Amino acid sequence: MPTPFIALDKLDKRYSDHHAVKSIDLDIEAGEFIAIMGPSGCGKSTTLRLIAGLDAPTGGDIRIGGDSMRGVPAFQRNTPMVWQSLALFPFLSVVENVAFPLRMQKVGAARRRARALEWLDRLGLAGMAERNIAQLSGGQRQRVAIARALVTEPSVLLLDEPLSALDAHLRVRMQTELSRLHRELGITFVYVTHAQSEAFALADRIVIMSEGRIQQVGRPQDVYRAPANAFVAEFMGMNNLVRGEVRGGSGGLLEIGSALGTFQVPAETPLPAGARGDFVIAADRITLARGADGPGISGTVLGLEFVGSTQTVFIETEGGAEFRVQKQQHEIEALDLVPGRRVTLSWDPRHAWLLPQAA
Ligand SMILES: Nc1ncnc2c1ncn2[C@@H]1O[C@H](COP(=O)(O)OP(=O)(O)OP(=O)(O)O)[C@@H](O)[C@H]1O
Repeated sequence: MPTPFIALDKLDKRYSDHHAVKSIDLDIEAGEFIAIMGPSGCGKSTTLRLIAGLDAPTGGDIRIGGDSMRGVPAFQRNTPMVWQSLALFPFLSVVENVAFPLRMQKVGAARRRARALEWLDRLGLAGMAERNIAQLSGGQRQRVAIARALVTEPSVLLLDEPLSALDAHLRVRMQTELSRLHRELGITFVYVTHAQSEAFALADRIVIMSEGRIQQVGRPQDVYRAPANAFVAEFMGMNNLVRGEVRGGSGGLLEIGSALGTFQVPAETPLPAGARGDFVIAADRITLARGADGPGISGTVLGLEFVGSTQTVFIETEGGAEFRVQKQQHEIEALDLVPGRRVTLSWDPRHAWLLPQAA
């Protein structure tokens, strides 16, 4: 990787009663779109606030463009942030809101108005400049907040759950808008989100955090298909985790014994018999057959849940394990998958992913 544009180096943050960020390292390239994900309280927003300079680290450093940010106040970093709550000023007009950061930089009135109008135009808000914030829709306010963040022409934009207050339709439109802006501006976006769909749609790489530590960094499809550990596998939601032990193996495949039976999984390196052999199989890689007497694991359909154009089928195996399987509507109908139906699960061993051994 070339010299990172943003480098988090053993970055650490302790509050009086909580260790929120635990010595994390992360390199972000110039122009990258990075999404930080993880359960509530894992330290995502704290990490973003540390980059912005809104909070001071208790250890480690942040470098932006090669320069240490130690002691550099937020207003000198030019790392604006967009929040879910937007934090727009209700007593200022739309154009005054957008021009506000330039006022802080002592840019002259005519010039800051001209630049604010330019950004409003760029975000599809031409003609709304003199309105009050209260006269705008949720999506329009979101655009004002983004225009205000970009008016100083930063090389980094920080976004903390910016779309979570919007309805589903608007969220998707704003995703497209953010994606377009990122492409056009070529600047670095660091985006905190709960929503896997947003991270997958937008990010070049995603960072998964848990309890103040980074668990995995990678392209969305790689984190999904090849989780680094059980936490990531379970966090990604559409994986099934099977805990097992290596029994033996040959030809790049390992034999794994588990409470559900014996399975083969591909292995990059051979592991000795007796080693941990936990593996995942993604929900969309599982084949279902009607009846419980075919080759594979037999189970019973517990229920179904819609996820867009597909459905997730929840299955309990005879051994008491729960599996989730993703199927298209027509497959659900062909198999008549209703609660209580007996089914057999199977998959191609090449699609199983052996979790790397903890060091
Ligand atoms: N000012 C503070 N003082 C004390 N503890 C704090 C402070 N700010 C955050 N924390 C704690 O640090 C931890 C991480 O908080 P953070 O806001 O980074 O989480 P998050 O991953 O962004 O969560 P969420 O998704 O809920 O916003 C939490 O346990 C939180 O309670």
